[in-house]
Amino acid sequence: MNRTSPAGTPQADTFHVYDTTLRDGAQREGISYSVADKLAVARILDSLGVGFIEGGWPGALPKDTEFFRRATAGELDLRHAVLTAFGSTRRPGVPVQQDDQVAALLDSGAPAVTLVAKSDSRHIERALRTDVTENGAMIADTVRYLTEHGKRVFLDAEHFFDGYAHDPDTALRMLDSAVHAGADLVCLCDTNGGQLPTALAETVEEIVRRTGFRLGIHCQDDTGCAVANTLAAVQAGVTHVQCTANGYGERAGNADLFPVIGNLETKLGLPVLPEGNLSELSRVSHALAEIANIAPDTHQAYVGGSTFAHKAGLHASAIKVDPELYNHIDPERVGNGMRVLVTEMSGRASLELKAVELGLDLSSAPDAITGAVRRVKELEARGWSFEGADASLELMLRREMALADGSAAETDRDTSGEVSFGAPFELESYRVSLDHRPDGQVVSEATVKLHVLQERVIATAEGNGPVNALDAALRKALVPRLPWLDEVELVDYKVRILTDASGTDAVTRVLVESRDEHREWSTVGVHGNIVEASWYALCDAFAHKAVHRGETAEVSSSNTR
Ligand SMILES: CC(=O)SCCNC(=O)CCNC(=O)[C@H](O)C(C)(C)COP(=O)(O)OP(=O)(O)OC[C@H]1O[C@@H](n2cnc3c(N)ncnc32)[C@H](O)[C@@H]1OP(=O)(O)O
Ligand SMILES: CC(=O)C(=O)O
Repeated sequence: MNRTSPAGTPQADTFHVYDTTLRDGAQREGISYSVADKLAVARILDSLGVGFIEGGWPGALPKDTEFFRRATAGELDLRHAVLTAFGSTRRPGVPVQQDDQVAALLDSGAPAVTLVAKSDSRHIERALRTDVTENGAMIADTVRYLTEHGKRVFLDAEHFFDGYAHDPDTALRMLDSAVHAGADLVCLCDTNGGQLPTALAETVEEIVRRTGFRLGIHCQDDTGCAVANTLAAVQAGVTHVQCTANGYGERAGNADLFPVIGNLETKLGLPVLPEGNLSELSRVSHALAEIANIAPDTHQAYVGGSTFAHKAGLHASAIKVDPELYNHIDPERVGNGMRVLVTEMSGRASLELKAVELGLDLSSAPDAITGAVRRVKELEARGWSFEGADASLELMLRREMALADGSAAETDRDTSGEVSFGAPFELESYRVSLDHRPDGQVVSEATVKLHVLQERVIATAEGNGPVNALDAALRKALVPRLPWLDEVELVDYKVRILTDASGTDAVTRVLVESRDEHREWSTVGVHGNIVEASWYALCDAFAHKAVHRGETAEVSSSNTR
C-alpha cells in the first residue's frame, strides 16, 4: 500500500493530514481568533506542510466569511495546503440553489469544501426533524451542486459511530449518497468522542470491507482516546485524518495534530510532512499556542517542554550510557530536546549529566558529585526544589567542586546559607519594615549592611513590598561598586507555601527568575519566613550574575520550560 506522497510535494491526493484548528479548534471554550490570527495560523500550518486547512464556516460566522475573502484575495499564499471551507448540507425542503449557506460555501472561493451531515437516524429525525430519504437527498444534492461548480467535496458524517451502532443501514445510506454524488471521501466522525480504539477500528474495518469507499476519521477526545482512535482508524484503512493543533476543539477537544503526526511519521512510517519538516513540530505547536493565547501543555506528547525531561536517578544512569535507553525517539527528530532534572530523586548520574548541561566538568571530581547528591536530597527534604532553579543548583555544584579541590571551606555558604556561594559580597545584616501610612499607602523599607570589595556599606531603600525594598537596597549598596550588577533584571517571582501533613511546619519556597541581555536564570530560596526565603533566591540571582559576568554567549543556565 502506498499512501504517502513523495517527500516535499503536496500530499493532497494521497494520505491527507487535514487540519481543522480554525474551525473545530476555534470551538474550544476560551479561544477567539481574530481574522489576522486565522491568517497567521493558516500560514504556520502551511509551512509545517499539512495537506488541508479548514478555515472556518463562511456564511455562518462573519469573521470566517472575511477570512476566506482575505485568504483568497492574496493574503494567504499556500504552498502545501488546500484551503477548505466548512458548512452544512442544504436545509430540509430547501432547493440547494436557494440555500444561503451553500451559496456562502461557493462564494468563499475555497477550492475544497467539507460538508457536515447527519448519519445517525435519531439525529435526522429528532434534531433535523426530517426523514432519512430527505437527509440522503440533502447530502446528494449539495455534494453534486458543489462538485458541478468545481469544488472538491468531503463529507463529515456526524455521529457516524453511534449512528452505525444504532441503525447501520441508515448510516451506510448516508455515506453512499455522498460518494455516489461525487464526494472525494467520507469522513467518519466520532462526534460525541465516546469511542475506544479497538471497537472503533473494528467498525472502520467493517466499513472499508462493506463499501470500499475512501474514508477519513474525525475524533473528539471525550474518552481521552482521540489520538489513539485516529491511529487505530489509520491502521484499519482510513487515508484522511482530521486533527487540530494542540488538540483544541469542542468540549474535551480533538485529536491533537502533533502527536498524530509524530506517531504517523515515527511509528507507522508514513512520511506525511514534506521532508525535513518533522523537526518543526515543537516550534509550530508552541507558536500556535501563543496565537490561541493558551499556555503550552508542558507534558504534551512529542512536543511538550517536559516531555523529554528525566527526573528519576535510575533513568539518568541509563541515559548516561545511551540516551536511547530511556527515550522512545530522539527528541530532536520533532524539534524537542532532552533535559535531566536534579531533584531528591537524583543519583550521581543525574548530577553528572546536569553538570555537563550547565557547562561544568565534574569528571575528575567524584567527591563533588557525592557532596551535591547528598546536599540536594537534604535540602529537598526540607522543601527546596531545584528542578526549576538551575542557577541555584549550579552555585551548589560550584561550591562542592571548590570544597573538593580545597579552594573553599565548609564555612563558605551555599544557597541555603546567608549569602550564596559566589556572591560578590558578604552580609552583615538586613532589616525590613512595613509602614502603613496615614494616607493608606503601604510602603516597605529595607536596610542592608554589607561588605563589598573590603568596604562596609550601608544602604536603605523603599519598595512597594519587603522583597522589592530589599532588592532596591541591595542594588543601592552594590551597583556603585559593581556596576555590571545593574544589568540583572528580576522578571518573575513565585511563592509557594509548603505545609507538612500536620500543617504546623509551613515553610515558604520562593522562585525568582532573572535575566540580563544574554541569558535567563532561575533561583530558589526556602525558609519559614518569606522575606528570608526571598533573600536567598535574590542572593543566588546576583551570585549567578557574578559567576557568569562577562559572558555573552546565549547559554542559559535557567530551566528552559
Ligand atoms: C459537529 C460540529 O461541530 S459541526 C460544526 C458546528 N459549528 C457551529 O455550529 C458553529 C457555527 N454555527 C452557527 O453560526 C449557527 O448555528 C448557524 C448559522 C449554522 C445556524 O444558526 P441558526 O439558523 O440560528 O440555527 P441554530 O443554530 O439554532 O440551529 C441549527 C440549525 O441547523 C440545522 N442543522 C443541523 N445540522 C444540519 C445539517 N447537517 N444540515 C442541515 N441543517 C442542519 C438544525 O436542525 C437547526 O435547524 P432549525 O433552526 O431549523 O432548528
Ligand atoms: C464534524 C465534527 O466536528 C464532528 O462531527 O465532531
